[in-house]
Amino acid sequence: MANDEFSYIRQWTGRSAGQAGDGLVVGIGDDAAVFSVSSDKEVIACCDAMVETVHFLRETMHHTDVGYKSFISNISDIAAMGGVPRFAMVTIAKPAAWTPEECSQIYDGMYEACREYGVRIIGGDTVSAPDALHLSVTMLGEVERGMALLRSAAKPGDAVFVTGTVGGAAAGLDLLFKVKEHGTPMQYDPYWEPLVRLHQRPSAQVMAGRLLQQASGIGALNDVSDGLASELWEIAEASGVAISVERDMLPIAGLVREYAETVGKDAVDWALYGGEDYQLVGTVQGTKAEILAQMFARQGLSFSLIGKIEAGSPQVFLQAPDGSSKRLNKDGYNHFR
Ligand SMILES: Nc1ncnc2c1ncn2[C@@H]1O[C@H](COP(=O)(O)OP(=O)(O)O)[C@@H](O)[C@H]1O
Ligand SMILES: Cc1ncc(C[n+]2csc(CCOP(=O)(O)OP(=O)(O)O)c2C)c(N)n1
Ligand SMILES: [Mg+2]
Ligand SMILES: [Mg+2]
Ligand SMILES: [Mg+2]
Repeated sequence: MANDEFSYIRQWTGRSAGQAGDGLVVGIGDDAAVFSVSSDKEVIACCDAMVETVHFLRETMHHTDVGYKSFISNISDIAAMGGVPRFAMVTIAKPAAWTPEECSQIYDGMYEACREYGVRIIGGDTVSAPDALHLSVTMLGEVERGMALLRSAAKPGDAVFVTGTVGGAAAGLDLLFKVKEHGTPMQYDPYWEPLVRLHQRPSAQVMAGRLLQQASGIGALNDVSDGLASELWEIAEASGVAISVERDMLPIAGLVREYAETVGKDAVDWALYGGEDYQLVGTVQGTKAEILAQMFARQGLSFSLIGKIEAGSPQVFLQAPDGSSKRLNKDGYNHFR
């Protein structure tokens, strides 16, 4: 096969070609994709990139994981708006060090996410890169008109909740870095495998987002990409409120606490500042919080109430069981610090 971008596009995305339906009018193969949108819905658009050495190393992620996670981070942003993911566009910048076959494996991971979340790849761009591999994914989704869930809708009196558990992805990354330094990359005690999975194969909380979109009394919603502290700060700033969360209510998996103890690290730090958990954090009217918890339980979805919204200038506080309280900085993953 010829080594040009045209043959790469065919090789990597051939499985998307020729599909129609679902509102898709023109897919891969023309100057742009065309799709129709229904009049009772609005389009949600988001865009997240993954860059070799910043978001992954060859030693921390399989090629398929890179593709899969690039889709999860975007699907998670659609979920955080209460929407349903539909279409994706992918830009890949390939350096010489990555073979076309390796890039094809990245696409294997993307198509795996497509199957699981009902997404279709409808276009993108293929270019060369000088050194590191860059991926940029644009995700398009939909939500009922006027019903997207925003970061700016938290109100004093709301309870704060988070789905699933937090801190696990950072624990998995810590382990992967350790075995890279002191052993064979990706060869670790299988006991810790669930932590590595949380880092390499996170899930996006689309079901939870839809449940929240349809529930009553929901305030703000955000997803956890940079860490709980940073995401809570985003809600506090966008809504103009103060947030107080209880340290001992943070849902941290037992295995994460056990691993943190083993390596002398703080699991609460990973929950607050680690990131890449792709859970949803949001607020609900205090009087509706228990009903929401029961709705999640009935769907078999994990849900924790962790704090409350108060009137005041944007702040985030962490409450300890002894009643003491400390102000959290807007720390977490930051690309330029
Ligand atoms: N380079 C950019 N140009 C235009 N908009 C951007 C750019 N980078 C980020 N944004 C927008 O800024 C907002 C916050 O982005 P980001 O912090 O990456 O959110 P998230 O953590 O949910 O991915 C989003 O609305 C995003 O679309
Ligand atoms: C090799 C490596 N180093 C560090 C990290 C940790 N890390 C990289 S980006 C990131 C935050 C999420 O990525 P970002 O691009 O900020 O996504 P967004 O907030 O826009 O969704 C984290 C925790 C990693 N995954 N891999
Ligand atoms: Mg982003
Ligand atoms: Mg987000
Ligand atoms: Mg970020």
